[in-house]
Amino acid sequence: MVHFQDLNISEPVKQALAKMGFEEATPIQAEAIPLALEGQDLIGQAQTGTGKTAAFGIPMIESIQVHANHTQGLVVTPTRELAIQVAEELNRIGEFKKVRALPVYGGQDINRQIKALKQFPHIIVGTPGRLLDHLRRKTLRLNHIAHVILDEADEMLNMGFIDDITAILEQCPQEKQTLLFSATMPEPIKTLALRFMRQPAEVKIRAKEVTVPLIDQYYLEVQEKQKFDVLCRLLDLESPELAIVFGRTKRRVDELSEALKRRGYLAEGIHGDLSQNRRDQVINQFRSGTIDILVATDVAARGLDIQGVTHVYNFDIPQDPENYVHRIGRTGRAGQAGQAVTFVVPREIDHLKTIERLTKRKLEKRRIPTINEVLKGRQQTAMETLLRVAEEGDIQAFQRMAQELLEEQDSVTLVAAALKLLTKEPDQTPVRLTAEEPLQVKKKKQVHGRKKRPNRPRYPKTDKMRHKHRP
Ligand SMILES: Nc1ncnc2c1ncn2[C@@H]1O[C@H](COP(=O)(O)OP(=O)(O)OP(=O)(O)O)[C@@H](O)[C@H]1O
Ligand SMILES: [Mg+2]
Repeated sequence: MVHFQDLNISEPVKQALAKMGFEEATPIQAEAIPLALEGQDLIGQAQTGTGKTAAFGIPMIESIQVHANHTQGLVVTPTRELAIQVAEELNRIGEFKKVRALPVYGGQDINRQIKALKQFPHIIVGTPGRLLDHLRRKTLRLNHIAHVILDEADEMLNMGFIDDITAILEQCPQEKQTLLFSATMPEPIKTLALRFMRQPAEVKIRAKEVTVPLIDQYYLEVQEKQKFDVLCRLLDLESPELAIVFGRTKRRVDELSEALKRRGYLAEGIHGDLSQNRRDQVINQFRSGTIDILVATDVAARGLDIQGVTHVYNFDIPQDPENYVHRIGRTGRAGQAGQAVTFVVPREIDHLKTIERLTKRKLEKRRIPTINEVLKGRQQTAMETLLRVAEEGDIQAFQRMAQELLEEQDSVTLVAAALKLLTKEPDQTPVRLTAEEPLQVKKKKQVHGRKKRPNRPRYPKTDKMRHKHRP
């Protein structure tokens, strides 16, 4: 075990880590931090939820010269929510050193961003589209960047982002440190990365499996038409604290979240077509537990760190096997246990095999729970709820009423009635979901197989730029 005290870290940063409750370094942190502090380029691969953010964040913050009046560090992330989250973690780590990190992403008022950029934050955490936008407007200069990090590096170097990343890197000085981090790193992407890195060290935590052992993974074979009712049964049976349900398309996410709401669940959807305000609102509701089911496209698959996510449901099996690893990695973080359930329609069984080959792990098959089992589950939940409320207290106001009731009826009858009321009846409200076609298995694995770019406003590139930035 490596304690942060044993690493060559300055007092203010140690103090911040203590405040964050970090004592021991995770394996990726123990290996990556000393190398990164030496200025080494790195490719870091470690399982989801094992602290990669601090693994690059600590050395980056250590190397910042606080009094220099220019931006020295750049972190690029694939989604806006991740940019916000990473900037927050960097600000926590840098609190006592007084390092400031600014998130810069699409959908946020650009004038406000321009104003914030003029204050020269030490670190900028941004999504590629908005970073390029600022570069074109000349409201951002990268000529003093000494450290670049690509978080979710394999995603950033995939087809949808590679041109943007190349364009951004070209604006940075030649002399700089480049760090790549992800839970997955397909070989061809690594080869591509070597072109713009200086003899990077590879830090790969040799876990037996790509996925986290604390995540209990299983699959159910279902017909497309059954999926929704099966999902409701599982939710009722397991009463997740927080759950993420992944759907394949934006329409799917809209329909699913609507359908769940109709059946009385506290669910909201998130995908790239929603306004940034809406996206922020939904994520905040989910983080605070105002809603307990987040329905999402792959926009929420990578990097998001939300405490209390106990269940991940792949309502539709993911297209990219890598994204399976990332999706289920939203649970089982920082030593917590989690459960991941994948729905597979019969024609997608081969797709499941592809995922199993990547994760080097066979998924356990479960059968669809019966109505009876669900009912038992609901009764169990009702009992637990009643007990919890009784133990947590704050029920003085009801005690007099309870006394009155006990004069009318015996206690067992009354508790039974309370349980009956608390036991959620099966909700059969009809819902309508448009059927999704089963996924076609690709014969050859396409590494650059990303078809769709993340949804964001595009600025037409001139031909000149396009050629200039081709690697
Ligand atoms: N040394 C540590 N001690 C305790 N908690 C930690 C430590 N390092 C990180 N954490 C916590 O663990 C959680 C997961 O960290 P983080 O988000 O960096 O994981 P990750 O490896 O980037 O995962 P992903 O691949 O999903 O992006 C966070 O809540 C973080 O605060
Ligand atoms: Mg991460």
